[in-house]
Amino acid sequence: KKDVEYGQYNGLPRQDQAMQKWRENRFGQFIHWGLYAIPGGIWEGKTYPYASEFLRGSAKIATSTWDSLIYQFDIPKYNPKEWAAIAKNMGVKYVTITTKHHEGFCLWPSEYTDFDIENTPYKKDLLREFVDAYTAVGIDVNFYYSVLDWHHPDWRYDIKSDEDRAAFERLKQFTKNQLVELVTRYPEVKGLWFDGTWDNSWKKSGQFSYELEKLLKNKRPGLIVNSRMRADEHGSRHFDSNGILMGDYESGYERRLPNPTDKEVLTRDWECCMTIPENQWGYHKDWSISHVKSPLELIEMLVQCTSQNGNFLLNFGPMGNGDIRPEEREVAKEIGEWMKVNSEAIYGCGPADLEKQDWGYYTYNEKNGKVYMTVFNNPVLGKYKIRLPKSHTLKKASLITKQVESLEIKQISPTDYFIIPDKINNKKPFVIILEIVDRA
Ligand SMILES: C[C@@H]1N[C@@H](C#Cc2ccccc2)[C@H](O)[C@@H]1O
Repeated sequence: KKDVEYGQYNGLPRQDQAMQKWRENRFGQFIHWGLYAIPGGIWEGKTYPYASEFLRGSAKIATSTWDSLIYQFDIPKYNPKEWAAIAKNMGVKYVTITTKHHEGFCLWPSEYTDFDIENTPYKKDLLREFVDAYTAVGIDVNFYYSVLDWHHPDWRYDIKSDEDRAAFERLKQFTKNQLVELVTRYPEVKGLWFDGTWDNSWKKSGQFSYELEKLLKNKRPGLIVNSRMRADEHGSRHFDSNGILMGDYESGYERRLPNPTDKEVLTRDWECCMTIPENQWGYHKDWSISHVKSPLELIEMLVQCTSQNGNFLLNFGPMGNGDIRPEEREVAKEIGEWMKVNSEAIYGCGPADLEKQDWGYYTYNEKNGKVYMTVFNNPVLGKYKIRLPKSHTLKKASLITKQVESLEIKQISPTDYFIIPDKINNKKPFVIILEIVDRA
């Protein structure tokens, strides 16, 4: 074991009300919005296929040129109440918005920089309007904040000289000031989603990130922080040098999910953040350059995350004028239609202690004792197999849409059962509720 003074300090998994709500929420909306939404992946007529929020680097644009995009950020179509209505209809219970991405542009009027919304044609505090609109419809608000700041003159990728050290000390003070500002100006905020913490300069700031997490949680009791914020004093990220998770949940699943039968992730809280295209967080004008995930693909990811004790954070990249693109509106509508019928299998649910079958995923709600099976794959066999421990028996199976009717069950061994699907419309993912009882 290594000596770790600046690693994990609060017992996990957290069982306080704020964390239980975070866990029960299960489904969230990520929003990436900044100056990068204006060019939308295209610069001087050339389309750059890499993530649009990295266009500044992809197109080798001078910082001064990039930063002058601030004068075009007038967002005539920005309508946070409509954004919140779209999110509510999709069925998300929380939202995480980029208050400042790597470019350093702040969506709120910060007293610590002029590179913020106050110096755009829009001028107003769009973050306050956003927080009010989402809070009004009962969606919890979290803030994404990038420590990496390409605009700030004191950012350093590594600390190799006294000058680096002095500069990065100023950057850390700036970071602390902005974060205290955010949790103070917007006390409704439930959590902070840190990013841009992969460089050596931050890996060498373990004590600072430890003390910053403590400071912010003192300012905002109940605040939830992702593991990506942290490094310990040995430079170990997400997990300290003894393998203990830091922050309050693991946030390493970016555009990927664990193996569906991975049992290790069940031991902790975690969240997967996901793009609709293959790799675009900010708005990109041309979505034809990569695969765009269908609502069904995204619904399956949401169900898989829930089945393995994880949250699913689906990303939207609003346009430079503040509108939501038609493709994202369509995704939100179709996922919302599915959630209206089946969200009982998601909200407040987690893993069921049952052997995964090929037809899909089990989720379990410990408050009502119900097991939900969400079917994505119809077996050629034509029947859905369930395997229970010998100590239990399958008492009833019913469609979530017709819970009074029992489906036909056939026990084929001490542990195995078939559910016969003659009353099942299996053209779309559907949910069967299982009542399983202890034989004792
Ligand atoms: C949540 C996601 N993390 C950010 C990133 C990244 C990245 C991607 C490749 C190499 C290094 C860093 C993306 O811009 C988005 O904000």
